[in-house]
Amino acid sequence: RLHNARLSSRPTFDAWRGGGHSLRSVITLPARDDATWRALRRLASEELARHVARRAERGEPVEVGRHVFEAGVTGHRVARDELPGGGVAEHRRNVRETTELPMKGNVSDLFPAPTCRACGGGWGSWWRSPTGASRSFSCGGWPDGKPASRGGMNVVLDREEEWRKETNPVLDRNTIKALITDLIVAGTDSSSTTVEWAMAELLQNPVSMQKVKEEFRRVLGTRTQIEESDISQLPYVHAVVKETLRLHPSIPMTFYKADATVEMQGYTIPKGTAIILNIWAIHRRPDVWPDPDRFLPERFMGTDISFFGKHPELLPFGGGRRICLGLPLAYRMIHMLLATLLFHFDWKLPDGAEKDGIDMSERLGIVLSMATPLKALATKSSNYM
Ligand code: HEM
Repeated sequence: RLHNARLSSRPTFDAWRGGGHSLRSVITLPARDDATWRALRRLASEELARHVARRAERGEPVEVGRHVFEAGVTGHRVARDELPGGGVAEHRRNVRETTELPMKGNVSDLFPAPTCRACGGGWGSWWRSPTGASRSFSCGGWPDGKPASRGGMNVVLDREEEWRKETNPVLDRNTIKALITDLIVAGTDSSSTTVEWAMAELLQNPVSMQKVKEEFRRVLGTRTQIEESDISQLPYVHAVVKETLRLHPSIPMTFYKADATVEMQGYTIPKGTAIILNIWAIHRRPDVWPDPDRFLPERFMGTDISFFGKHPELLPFGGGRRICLGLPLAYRMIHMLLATLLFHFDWKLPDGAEKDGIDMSERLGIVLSMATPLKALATKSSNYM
């Protein structure tokens, strides 16, 4: 914590330098003394707060599952066909590509080369760079003018002037486009992957699944709707989410760079050093977590361990000044999505998977997803609406 300010820049992967994205990205801009980074964080979190407040005033729940980007991005619904670059499947493929490529590395990550003045990319960015993703998110996918049809992205363009006045002149159109790209890339796969891992763990741990259902019966009885306000009454569901994020942190590593030379615990960290925080390994430390590889939500029951950056043994959202920008949204979204799936439906594995077990192997990228996507059979539960 003491050195957080000086260790909170980011190294930049060459794969993300194409189109100059990293020069405007809230994920890669240095945190220290950077007006654009500060303005982007403020803009995104204020939009998010405004969205939730609007819903709270109207007494409406935040429908986080159906429109992941609604909050924090535009404040409006973004329908499937309004996604830049096409439909949901292509969008997901692009997000995967963008988050997997940096982990594969470029020659130029090891042997840095000059940045291209025209596009902002390095020489390695055409060696391995997100093609579909950069086309649909960063470079050409969003119009410079306003297209005739009303879409979610138009809302962004509409509010550009207002945002610029409210925040800071550093936020030009390309920077706002970069922010939206970042929120989509950082926020979609990380959240849906967490729900997928939680379902996989519950399906192979029937006792835990049973406890979730018992909690629903006890707290919600025979109701047919689950509201966001119910979530705080479901401590076992909270414990399931914590245990899922402990075992399967959807962002398993985060990267920082030292802005200055720092002395820490007898070590010297020279200025410019790239630092990897291995969240996955911290979450499986046997001296901190008894039986660390076991899915055991009970370990969180009756404790105040949370993932808001105060407990260094549980850091799925990182910590310090670079703590996940989407934490409030992700928090609501994951609990609500998971609870909705489990409340309205009973789940079981298809025959083959029942016999052989679920393939729990991981696919490495910036987002740690399931190597074999989970398939499960749903039947309507007695609480089905
Ligand atoms: C389960 C869901 C999520 C997890 C586990 C997660 C995790 C993380 C982690 C570990 C970091 C790095 C923090 C650090 O370096 O200390 C991060 C950063 C970030 N996250 Fe998330 N995140 C999630 C959802 C979201 C959502 C929904 C959004 C946006 C709507 C989002 C936007 C961001 C952004 C923009 C950053 C970069 C912040 C910066 O560098 O200043 N995340 N997230």
